[in-house]
Amino acid sequence: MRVPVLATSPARLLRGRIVSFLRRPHGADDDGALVHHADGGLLIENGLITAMGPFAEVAAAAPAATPVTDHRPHLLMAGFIDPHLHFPQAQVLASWADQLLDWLNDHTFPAEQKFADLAHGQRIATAFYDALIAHGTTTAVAYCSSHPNSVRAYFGEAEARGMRMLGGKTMMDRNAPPALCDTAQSAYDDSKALMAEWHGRGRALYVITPRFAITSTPAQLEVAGALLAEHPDCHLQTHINENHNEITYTLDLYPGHADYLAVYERYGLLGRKTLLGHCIHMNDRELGVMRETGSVAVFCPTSNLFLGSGLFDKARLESHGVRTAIATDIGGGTSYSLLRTLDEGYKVLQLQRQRLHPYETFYWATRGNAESLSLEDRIGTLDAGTEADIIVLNPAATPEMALRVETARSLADELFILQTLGDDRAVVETYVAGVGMKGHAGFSGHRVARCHFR
Ligand SMILES: O=c1[nH]c(=O)c2nc[nH]c2[nH]1
Ligand SMILES: [Zn+2]
Repeated sequence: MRVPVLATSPARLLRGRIVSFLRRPHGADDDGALVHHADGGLLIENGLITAMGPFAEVAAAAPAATPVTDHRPHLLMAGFIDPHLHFPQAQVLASWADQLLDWLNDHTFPAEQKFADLAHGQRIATAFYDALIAHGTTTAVAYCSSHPNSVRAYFGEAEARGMRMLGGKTMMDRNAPPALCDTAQSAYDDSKALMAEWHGRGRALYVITPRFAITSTPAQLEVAGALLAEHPDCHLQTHINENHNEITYTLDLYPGHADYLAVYERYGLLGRKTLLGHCIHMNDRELGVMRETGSVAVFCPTSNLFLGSGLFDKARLESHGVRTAIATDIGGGTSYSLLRTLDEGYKVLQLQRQRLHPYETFYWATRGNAESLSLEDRIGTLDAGTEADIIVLNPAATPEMALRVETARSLADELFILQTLGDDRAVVETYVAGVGMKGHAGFSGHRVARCHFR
């Protein structure tokens, strides 16, 4: 269903149980880390949250006759943030393969070649954004394919829906089919042109995207570093230390480097806006450099299990002072759902005797991921002044969940039930810039008001 672009976004009030994080929780039941209003209200004006608090107080201060949507007894939370996934892998999901390098060659590279065609990209983009919204993800950071058309399809559909999305053209000039390969020069030129077209347009943010060292020549990594130096306001994303064969191959291609991270270090790719997917097999030197540069390690649990890559050691990384995020990594990952991702992440950490409290996991998927993108002043919380990307979660969404919720004794219990048993069925509504996207029958292609974003 396509609905017309609206000229303005009228004020509205949402009512429900509010949960929003103020900071990272430390251990179990750190109630001071979050705001919880049992009967809470959010005032939304022009796509922004302008007040958050007890419903009676927020309603009393709202403009007269502001319409109210009552979501009680459900939870209102910031939309989930997915800081690592692949837009052109929507049809790679669930492909039977051996580990990373075979999976790339057998399934991923063939699928990505189709994105030279803008119409194909647009068709997949419609389904891709429908899936994000269905699962309560309001911001994501994606690799597009190496074709500029894939970036246009990706940001074009996000713009039509008013979503804050990050992404970029994958740079890759070797060890891939010719139809996917660019050159160092064309990757530079195309990335520059796409940045000029999209970065800061509405809610779009461009991400410099060298796929990984195996598919980039030294000349291309140099170009990626130059792009970052020229555009420090842009993020950069790549992969590292996911799979043992990948690491061996990388060090063969880049002889004389101490380790994998030294390659990215040499070309100036590290920093607080750098997102490094996987970070499973890291040595202590690499962790020290990650900390010094403020680069972010992105944990992708369903992908790491699906591709048999290994176990992300969150405690070790964080004891070295490394910033971490959690993501789906569609299509090596197996679910668009951050709830499913938190559950699998919890299990990966359990295997290493690391156990996260549900406050910590829900913080991670919201404010924590926003902090890893340095965007916590805009997304990831329900604070007044932030963008009105909000999800409505029902901890009793299925008969099994409802039965279990009968015995829940705390908010933490309910969150843990959501994480362990929940999926898109638990996401009652997804608001993007204050507009409910899921409540519309056939919400594909839903178009929203423009609003006042920084
Ligand atoms: O999980 C992954 N997915 C990819 O597409 C990819 N490319 C390089 N390394 C990768 N890892
Ligand atoms: Zn990836």
